[in-house]
Amino acid sequence: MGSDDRRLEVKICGLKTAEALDAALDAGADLVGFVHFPKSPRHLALAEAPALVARVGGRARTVALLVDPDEALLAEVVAAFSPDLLQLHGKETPARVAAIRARFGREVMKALPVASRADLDNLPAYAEVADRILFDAKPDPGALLPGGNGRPFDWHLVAGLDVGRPLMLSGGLTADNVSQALSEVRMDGVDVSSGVEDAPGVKSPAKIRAFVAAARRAAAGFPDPSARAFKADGPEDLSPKVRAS
Ligand SMILES: O=C(O)c1ccccc1N[C@@H]1O[C@H](COP(=O)(O)O)[C@@H](O)[C@H]1O
Repeated sequence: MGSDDRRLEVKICGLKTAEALDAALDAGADLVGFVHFPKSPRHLALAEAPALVARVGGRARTVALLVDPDEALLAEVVAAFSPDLLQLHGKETPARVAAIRARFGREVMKALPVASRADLDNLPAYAEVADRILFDAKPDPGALLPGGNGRPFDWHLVAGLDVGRPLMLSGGLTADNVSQALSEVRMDGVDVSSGVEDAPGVKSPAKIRAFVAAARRAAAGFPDPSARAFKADGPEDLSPKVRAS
């Protein structure tokens, strides 16, 4: 990252083609996400990952999205394309998040499903062990996917939170609603997948460009989009900053 470490971070997730990835990079996405979860229409096979991720060439930070991964899968993913961040989008406990972070030496972003205030009860515990937190809509019981469902949630549930970690918003964001979302909740970043697609798993370069532009415009309207300035240059020692309040 450059010197502007206070700006809103934009993540485009679920990239699996060169065309879509290039669109995200050219649009100026800060983070590009690759889903390795076979049930997802955005699943990227590890055999294809190295060539695709090589296109990033340092223009953005790379994120591997995994759901309750075991050690073997984590090792395979890290060996395949050395992601900068691991996004854990399953039911990983705080202890599991801490163990993964310690073992693999990558920044960890823990996704928390939100439908009610009670879903935030564990936020302080996760903030103690994760480098950043991502809020997503809680899926219906029995849903095929734990995320990537293109569903928003009540953003006010996550308004005004400060747990000493960067916070990102996701869940049903689009170029049309990201400005509204950021006017209601000040976040360090936004993350989108379905909202920049023409069909599940089929990214639209035009929608990617529109989303990044809309997020940037919205952030420009709020010169200090977050009171939580943060740097995104790699894992840091979390212990001195831990505040569980
Ligand atoms: O995108 C997926 O297929 C996916 C699968 C399993 C877990 C998470 C997934 N996506 C992530 O979910 C959020 C919200 O996505 P959307 O914009 O509502 O589609 C985002 O972080 C995706 O990366």
